[in-house]
Amino acid sequence: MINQDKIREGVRLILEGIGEDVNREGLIETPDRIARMYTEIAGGMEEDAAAHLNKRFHVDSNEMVLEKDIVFFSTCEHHMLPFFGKAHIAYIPNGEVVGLSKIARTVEVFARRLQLQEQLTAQIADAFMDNLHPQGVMVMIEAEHTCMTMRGIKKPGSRTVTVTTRGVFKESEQLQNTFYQMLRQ
Ligand SMILES: Nc1nc2c(ncn2[C@@H]2O[C@H](COP(=O)(O)OP(=O)(O)OP(=O)(O)O)[C@@H](O)[C@H]2O)c(=O)[nH]1
Ligand SMILES: [Zn+2]
Repeated sequence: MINQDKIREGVRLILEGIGEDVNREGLIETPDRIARMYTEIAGGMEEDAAAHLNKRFHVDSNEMVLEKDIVFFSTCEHHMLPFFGKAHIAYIPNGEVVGLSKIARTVEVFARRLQLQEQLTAQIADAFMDNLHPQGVMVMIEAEHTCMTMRGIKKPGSRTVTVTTRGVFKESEQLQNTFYQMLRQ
């Protein structure tokens, strides 16, 4: 459970730490706003991807399904700054598919947590394998990390690309190439 009292207390301490007046008009509601914001951006911790992937539809042909350009916002666990971009998810069914919106909902479950991009990529792939049991899944995420662009090394425009494969995608270069070709279309 997200503890809003602790978040409010923590935000007040940060404001004091940077020398702010926590009682000035513009800041008086900020601890409360941030507590509410975290129930949204860390809300995935209280969700289970299974809830979205457990409603399935029978299909006769097991052709590849690709949902691409799923925009997401997540938060990096090292600096608690946003990273954001697009996720692309392909799977080869094993007699069953999920509703298309559930693919994006699965991304949200894992993006709305403190994350590493590599871990986000792997968790999405594992959720598909564990719940939908497809023949294979491939996930690619392209993202900009604001901890790299607005602070530290300050390299605006640099993007991090992560890819993971499970099942038949792991062994088949041909399937991986099909995924990359479909992304370009
Ligand atoms: N692998 C990985 N690294 C990340 C991710 N998000 C942020 N990072 C990196 O986490 C690292 C943390 O490095 P540290 O040296 O502990 O922290 P820091 O002193 O703030 O590092 P700098 O960003 O280089 O200033 C940095 O290199 C970030 O670029 C991510 O999703 N995956
Ligand atoms: Zn970071």
